[in-house]
Amino acid sequence: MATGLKICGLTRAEDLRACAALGVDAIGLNLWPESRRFVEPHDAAELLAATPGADGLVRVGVSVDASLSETERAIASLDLDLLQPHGDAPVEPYAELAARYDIGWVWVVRGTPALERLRVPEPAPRWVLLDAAVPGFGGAGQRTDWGFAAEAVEALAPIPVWLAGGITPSNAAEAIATVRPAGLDVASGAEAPGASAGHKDHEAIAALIRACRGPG
Ligand SMILES: O=C(O)c1ccccc1NCC(=O)[C@H](O)[C@H](O)COP(=O)(O)O
Repeated sequence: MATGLKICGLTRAEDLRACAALGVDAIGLNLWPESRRFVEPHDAAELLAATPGADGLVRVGVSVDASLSETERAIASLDLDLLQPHGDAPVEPYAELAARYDIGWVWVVRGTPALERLRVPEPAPRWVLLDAAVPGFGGAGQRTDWGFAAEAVEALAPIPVWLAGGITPSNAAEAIATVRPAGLDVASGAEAPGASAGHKDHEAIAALIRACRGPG
């Protein structure tokens, strides 16, 4: 079965166009001002509106402990499909806000908490994202524990579980074979080494798509 692909932290129209043309499933817009991939909601709205093909991509708003009013504005101005609250704040208020706007949300699990104690919040997320526990919350290109991730996929079924953290074109196929996630979520591994401001490498995105779609 094909594995989904989300490319996270887009900031440029050419990268959005490449994602649409290459068949990426979802894109993340980083709304946290401290991220090097931050995009002002106003600029992101212009970017999306001016990019042919961007309509077909699932739009995920990534935030870190944003206020609910900011989040509400972002949902409306960016026509978001999913919220991805990625910080330390309790997720329930964002989940309820998403439900009120009739959109979904992504539950981020950072690191390797005890699986038997994980309780999926209500309203239920569209998917669970397993990410590395890193300073700066995410986007550091650091792997999480794939053994834990494989167990989480089983334990959380039937909720889809996506894998993030240090996925690159070189390890994506191995990550899929080992963890069997519903999707991969990639920020650093879709960028040229040393790229600033979230600029993406289109060859890397094409290679990630090949890994996600498999040999068939
Ligand atoms: O990407 C960021 O800069 C970021 C900052 C703060 C919170 C979340 C962030 N990214 C969220 C993502 O979904 C990334 O794709 C995920 O953390 C994996 O990143 P990477 O290891 O760089 O592929």
